[in-house]
Amino acid sequence: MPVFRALARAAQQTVLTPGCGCRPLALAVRHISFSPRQVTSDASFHSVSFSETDHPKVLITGGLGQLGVGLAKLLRKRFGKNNVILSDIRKPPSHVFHSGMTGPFIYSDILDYKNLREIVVNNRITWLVHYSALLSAVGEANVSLARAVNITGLHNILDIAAEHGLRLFVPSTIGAFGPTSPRNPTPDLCVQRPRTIYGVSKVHAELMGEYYHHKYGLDFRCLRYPGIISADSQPGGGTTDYAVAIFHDAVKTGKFECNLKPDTRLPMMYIDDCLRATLEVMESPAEQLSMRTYNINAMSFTPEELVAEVQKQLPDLQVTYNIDPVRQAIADSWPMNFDDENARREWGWKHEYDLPELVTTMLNSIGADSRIASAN
Ligand SMILES: NC(=O)C1=CN([C@@H]2O[C@H](COP(=O)(O)OP(=O)(O)OC[C@H]3O[C@@H](n4cnc5c(N)ncnc54)[C@H](O)[C@@H]3O)[C@@H](O)[C@H]2O)C=CC1
Ligand SMILES: CC(=O)[C@H](N)C(=O)O
Repeated sequence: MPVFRALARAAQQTVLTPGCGCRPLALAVRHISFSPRQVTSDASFHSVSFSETDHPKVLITGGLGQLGVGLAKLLRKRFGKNNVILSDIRKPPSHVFHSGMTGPFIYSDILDYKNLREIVVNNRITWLVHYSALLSAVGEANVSLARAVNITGLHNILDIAAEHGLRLFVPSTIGAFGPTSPRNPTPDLCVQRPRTIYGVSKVHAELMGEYYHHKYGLDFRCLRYPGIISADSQPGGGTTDYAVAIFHDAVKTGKFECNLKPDTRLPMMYIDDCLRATLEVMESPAEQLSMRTYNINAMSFTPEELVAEVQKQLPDLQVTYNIDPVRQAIADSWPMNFDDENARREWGWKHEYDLPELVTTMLNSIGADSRIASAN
């Protein structure tokens, strides 16, 4: 076990002996000063520097959610299929598991530090893309699990990345802002007082990543994603999920019940833009990045604007509104428009999909899938 974690654990056990449970002493452990840098030099023979390999060796955590499989596909095209390992705690569908077709999949629970370290060491990982999380709506329904996965899990990831000299990507979100943030547009630097456990955990991730960068030299990179829209992967329980569901329901049933009010404006992005932005920021030379956390944006629309665009192609689509108060309250506290001029200026971010291209692409893709399904 790396020196500083071992010391921390030992110190924690000493002050938290059963029956004692004294909070103030437990807090004192956090003031012992350890530096991941001290163990990085010791552990660095486990890790591989870029000069040793042509390509990074990438581990994606939480890879079976809405975004991970698509990212693995993109990175495998770029770096080779065996250089990108997808991981999760869920059982992978067969097309993901059969590595002959795609690439390696392994079990990894980010709450298990030892398991993470073993994977990083045994596979000589150099880049870590940390996708595991509980999203906004699911997080509000299970705060203690969200706190464990999104905050405790992140601590494991930060320590692993610092100790093994990894380049670390952690996505943040429009949900890292709150009702006191400027909402139209929301700049990179402003008040961040989110009211969800998801948002609080993401602000924590931004700050901890930047702190590890400044204190220990961790190569931490973070993008605040808008709501992401994809055809062949389902969202994991967020506030922006309606903007995915509408396409499936429109194609399959011709009816859609929306859980946000018709005039709720939120920033959104098509998945291909999101994954390309992630690769681009990971490949950007460090000297191009004046910050470690950037907003990225593509479009911004309301449910009624999205419905109108879909109805241009499916005029018979019937839409009703049945507002979910939890999701509506969250959406009302989030940015309406995202200001991403720093990303555009510094590392050349440029989105490709606006609302009309998004709608055409989604309907074509879901329509083609359901035509194939009904033919089989
Ligand atoms: N999809 C979106 O619209 C947006 C996503 N993001 C961020 O991007 C990342 C990926 O998002 P999605 O793929 O949409 O999330 P998702 O909810 O679809 O997938 C998250 C994955 O994390 C896994 N997971 C949960 N607990 C775990 C644990 N203990 N160990 C390992 N894995 C665990 C789940 O099994 C799941 O497959 C998340 O960090 C999310 O906050 C940010 C903004 C927008
Ligand atoms: C925008 C996000 O982070 C996510 N899609 C959610 O709605 O929780």
